[in-house]
Amino acid sequence: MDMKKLGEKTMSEILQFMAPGTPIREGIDNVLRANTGGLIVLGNKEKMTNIVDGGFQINSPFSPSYLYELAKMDGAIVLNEEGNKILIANAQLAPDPSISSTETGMRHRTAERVAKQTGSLVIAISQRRNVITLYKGHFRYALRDIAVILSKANVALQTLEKYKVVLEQSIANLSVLEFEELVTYCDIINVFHSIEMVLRIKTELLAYLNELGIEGRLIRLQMNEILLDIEREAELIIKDYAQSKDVQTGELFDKLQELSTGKILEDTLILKLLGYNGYIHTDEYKCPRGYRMLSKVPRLPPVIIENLIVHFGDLPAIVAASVEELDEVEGIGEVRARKIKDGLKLIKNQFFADRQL
Ligand SMILES: Nc1ncnc2c1ncn2[C@@H]1O[C@H](COP(=O)(O)OP(=O)(O)OP(=O)(O)O)[C@@H](O)[C@H]1O
Repeated sequence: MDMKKLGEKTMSEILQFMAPGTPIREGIDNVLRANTGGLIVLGNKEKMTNIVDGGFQINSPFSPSYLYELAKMDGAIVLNEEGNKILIANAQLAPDPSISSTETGMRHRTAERVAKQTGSLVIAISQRRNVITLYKGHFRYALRDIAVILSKANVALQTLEKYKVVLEQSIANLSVLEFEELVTYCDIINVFHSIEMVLRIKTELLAYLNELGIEGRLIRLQMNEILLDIEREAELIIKDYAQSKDVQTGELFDKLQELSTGKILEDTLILKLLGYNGYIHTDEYKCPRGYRMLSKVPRLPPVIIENLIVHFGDLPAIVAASVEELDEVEGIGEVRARKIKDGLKLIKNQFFADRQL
């Protein structure tokens, strides 16, 4: 894992650990409001012995109000690594002064040096500037005002809704083309670009939610609601068009999510993700297997869907099959065969009617 990724991962874990709603955040917010300032280190005893000078041994379980009371004293507070125990208060920290620091004030310089020297998480609460700064190893992060992140998260949520509409439109187009047997690789790629945009915003939102903790509860609910059907549809599209029938849709979806945080994906990369490695002319036609359409037929169990696809190969063949031919498939009797036939016809008509709107 490269340094940047490592940093992002560590930071996102730390932000979750410190998010509103957690005891540690409650304690820190109290210190911030009391205007006493604070310097808090989360480190194990061995790592800290050479650095801590003096102070009182507290050795009591962590509580937000203890932290607040102890922060009234000068010096630093040392917690255990898990942050659930207060070890020392009123400690003087003496990190190696030759370690470089970009900070100006003594509290923040000390915090940065201790973090670099021990790799521990250090939290500096400024007395004059009303900010909380986190240091871990070489990483530094100033916590942002919750109201600011909330408004950013709301904007991202609106953007997500807009992209969802775009994606739904492109999936609706795909549906019509599937019944017309006119889907090309190009159409499939376009749908994946829309999925990619949705995932991009999701990643951004998740970063905000990390930092928001319980304050982001409502936004998380809304996000999940927006994404629920979309992610299911996307997985079925993968199942319909991946080169291999046994594709791990969940894994592929996660990969897509991971890749969509960088540059816009190239068409060939999307095809490669779907398992197409050789040269492919994007104007060529490609039939879906039919997982997505068949999942829209009411009360059709997955095992029957699977049998249908194994038997007929793809959606056009299933749509073209007569009731008698459908009847031949394992697990399908005449009644169900008729239901499948009628169901698919109904779905087709629905998509064609919607297109004309
Ligand atoms: N090495 C240290 N060990 C423990 N506590 C320290 C250390 N250095 C500074 N502090 C604490 O930080 C307090 C404020 O120091 P200073 O004003 O220089 O820091 P600062 O980085 O400008 O922070 P602020 O923004 O809160 O003023 C000190 O009163 C002391 O409690």
